[in-house]
Amino acid sequence: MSLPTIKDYSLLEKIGSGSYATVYKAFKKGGSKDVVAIKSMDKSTLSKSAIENIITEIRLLKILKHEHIVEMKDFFWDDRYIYIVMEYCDGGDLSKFIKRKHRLPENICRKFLQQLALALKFLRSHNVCHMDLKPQNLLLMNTPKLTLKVGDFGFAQYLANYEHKFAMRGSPLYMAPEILLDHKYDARVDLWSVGIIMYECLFGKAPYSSSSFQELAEKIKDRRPIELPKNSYITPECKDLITSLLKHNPSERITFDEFFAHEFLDLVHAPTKDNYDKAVVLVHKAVQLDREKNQKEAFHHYCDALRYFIPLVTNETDPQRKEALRLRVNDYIKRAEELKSVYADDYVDNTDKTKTVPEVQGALAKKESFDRNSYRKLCSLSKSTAGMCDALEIGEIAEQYLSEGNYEVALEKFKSCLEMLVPLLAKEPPGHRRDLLHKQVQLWMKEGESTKALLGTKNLEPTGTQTTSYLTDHQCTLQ
Ligand SMILES: Nc1ncnc2c1ncn2[C@@H]1O[C@H](COP(=O)(O)OP(=O)(O)OP(=O)(O)O)[C@@H](O)[C@H]1O
Repeated sequence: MSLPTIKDYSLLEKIGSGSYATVYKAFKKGGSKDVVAIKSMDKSTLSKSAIENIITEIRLLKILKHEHIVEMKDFFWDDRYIYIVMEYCDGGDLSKFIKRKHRLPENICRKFLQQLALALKFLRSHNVCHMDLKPQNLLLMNTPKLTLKVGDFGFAQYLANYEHKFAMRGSPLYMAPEILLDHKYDARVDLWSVGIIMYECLFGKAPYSSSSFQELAEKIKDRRPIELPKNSYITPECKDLITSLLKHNPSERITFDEFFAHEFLDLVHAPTKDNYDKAVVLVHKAVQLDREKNQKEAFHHYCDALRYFIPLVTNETDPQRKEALRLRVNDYIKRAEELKSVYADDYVDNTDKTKTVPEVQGALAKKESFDRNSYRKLCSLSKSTAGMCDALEIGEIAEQYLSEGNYEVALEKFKSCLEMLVPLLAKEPPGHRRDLLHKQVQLWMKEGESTKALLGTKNLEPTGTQTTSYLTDHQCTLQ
């Protein structure tokens, strides 16, 4: 298919098209050759309201500059088309990302929600309501690292917190029920859509997925309570957030301030550039206090810094930078542990500050990495053997808990999956599947052991009341 001509730009390919636009990948002729996305809209096919939407989008994108909002670089028009030149997002959109992965682990879901929440916080500070939040409008950048950006402000409008509007806007599957039922709504409609997006991330499809609009409208009209799929496990914080977002009655729904402060998001410690700067300031202060022999204050400063550093380590995708940061953070942990043991006897402050040290250790101790490719291969080979698939899935869940620092549950899950896998391995005849299974069992035993050791270090804490079931019955040797 031939591509149209756009003055000053070389078009590379068509990326996609929506209800009133086509989007192309392009670069500016004679310029830096930076790739951009150009949204082109045929003026002859546009209704009055579509033109209004475009004007809104242009006006908003021009002033809304934020790390998690797709940047508008330019806009212009000719006889037939209006063009918006935007930064190009090389990772597709969130909808395609979820489809490829089927569903997202909680830690990835948290990362995307944090970034979405940062964008929404910024939008709220400008009294802007997006009105059409859905995975297709959340674009992803792969480079330099996986980043989410809110795009498509075609339906957005200025709405102060409790100002009401009456027109129908948005996509039905993600649309807050009050828009459809009462035709009256305020900015909280965006929070409902966030809840639906979160549901789709965690469980692979939107809760009201239907084969026709009629069916969808029925489900919304019935105000059918949204149930989380059975046999799926999410942490209590995650469950609390999703159920608070998905309240049909907007006055029962979580408020923006509560959303931004929610413990699942832990936005305060999100891995942002600002938080990196904060962590560095805190750690410098810790070193200074340490030098001045103010051990207690130094310890607290190390812990505060580590709370910012851990999401930064987890989030870093460049292997070299990750390793450098990991080593640096490891030193701070060691020093914090030493300081803690010096004054542990007098230590009475039982706040969650003390959790930081083992939490960070866990994330860093996980050097032996979970090889997703061989895990997948093993899963595809395991279908013929009863119980193997289920056991592997439990192991994957354990991985997820481990990466989130939920060691107690991770250990329980490692224990259950090994209980099933070790006997299966004993019976497995030699061959490729046995090799893969052997490798997987070995890795999970190691991870189970280090999780166990890590839980042991929690006894360093003055409270020392951790109840843990250990992996003792799995100290078996592998043949
Ligand atoms: N800045 C961008 N970088 C990369 N891809 C983009 C960019 N903007 C849009 N796209 C892609 O182009 C496609 C069309 O986008 P567009 O905003 O026109 O429509 P839509 O959001 O899919 O549909 P609708 O406007 O009907 O809601 C989408 O699939 C999106 O993934």
